[in-house]
Amino acid sequence: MQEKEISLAVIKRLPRYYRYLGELLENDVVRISSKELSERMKVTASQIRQDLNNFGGFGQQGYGYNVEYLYTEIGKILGLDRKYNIIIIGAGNLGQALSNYTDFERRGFYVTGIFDTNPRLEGISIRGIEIQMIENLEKFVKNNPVHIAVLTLPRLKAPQVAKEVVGLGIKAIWNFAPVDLNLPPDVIVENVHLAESLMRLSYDLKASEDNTKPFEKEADNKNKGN
Ligand SMILES: NC(=O)c1ccc[n+]([C@@H]2O[C@H](COP(=O)([O-])OP(=O)(O)OC[C@H]3O[C@@H](n4cnc5c(N)ncnc54)[C@H](O)[C@@H]3O)[C@@H](O)[C@H]2O)c1
Repeated sequence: MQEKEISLAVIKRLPRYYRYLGELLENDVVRISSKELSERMKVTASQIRQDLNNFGGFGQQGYGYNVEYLYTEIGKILGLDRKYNIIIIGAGNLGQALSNYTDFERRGFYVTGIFDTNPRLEGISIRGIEIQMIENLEKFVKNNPVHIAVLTLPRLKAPQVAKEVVGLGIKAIWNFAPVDLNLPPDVIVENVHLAESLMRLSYDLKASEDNTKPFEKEADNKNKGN
C-alpha cells in the first residue's frame, strides 16, 4: 500500500469513511456501490472513487466495495489496528468527560492514567481508574507505556506541561487547551480547539443570514404590496 503518496486532504477524509463503513458493518451490509455510499455521505460518487482508488483494489467495477475489507484497510491506514495507551492530564470537566467516554476503547485507545494537581480529586475513580496527583506522572510513565497524552488543563498551564510530557518521552499530544504548544517537530500534536470550531460556525451562520436577508427584504416588500 502506497501510503506516502496519499494526500493529506484524502487522509483527513478517511475517518469519515471509516465511521460510515462501521455503521454499514453494524447493519450487516456486505457490499456498497460508490453511488450508494455517495448518497449516504453526501459527497459525489466520483470523489469517493478518487479517494478510495488511492489505495488500489478496494472496489470492483459493477460489484461495489467490500465493506469489511474497506473498513479494515482504512482502519490499518489510520493505525486503528493497534492499541494505544492514553493518559489524561487535567481531570476537570473535559478531562472527566473524555475519561468517561467508552467509545475510544472500541477504536483501540485505552485510558490508563488520569492526572491532576487538585488534591480534592485524588483517588476519585473514573471507570476504574483513579485520578493521581501530577507528581506521580514521571514514575507512571517510566513503568507504563504511554503513547498519547491528552491535555485538558488550563490554557496557561498547557505549554509547560506539554514540555514535561515530551521530556518523559511521550511523542503524541491531543491538545484541548486553546493555545499553541510549540513543541519539537518530532512530536505529533493534534489540536482540538472547540472555540475555533464555534467561530467557524458563527461565520457560516452570519454568512447565511447575510445571504438570506435580501430575499427576506424582497418577501417583506411583496407582503407590503410594493
Ligand atoms: N469544558 C469544555 O467544554 C471545554 C471546551 C473548550 C475548551 N476547553 C479547554 O479545555 C481545558 C480544560 O477545560 P475544563 O472545562 O475541563 O477546565 P476545568 O477547570 O474544569 O479543569 C481543568 C483541570 O486541570 C487541572 N490542572 C490545572 N493545572 C494543572 C497541571 N499543571 N497539571 C495537571 N492538572 C492541572 C485543574 O485542577 C482542573 O481539574 C481548558 O484549557 C479549556 O479552555 C474546555
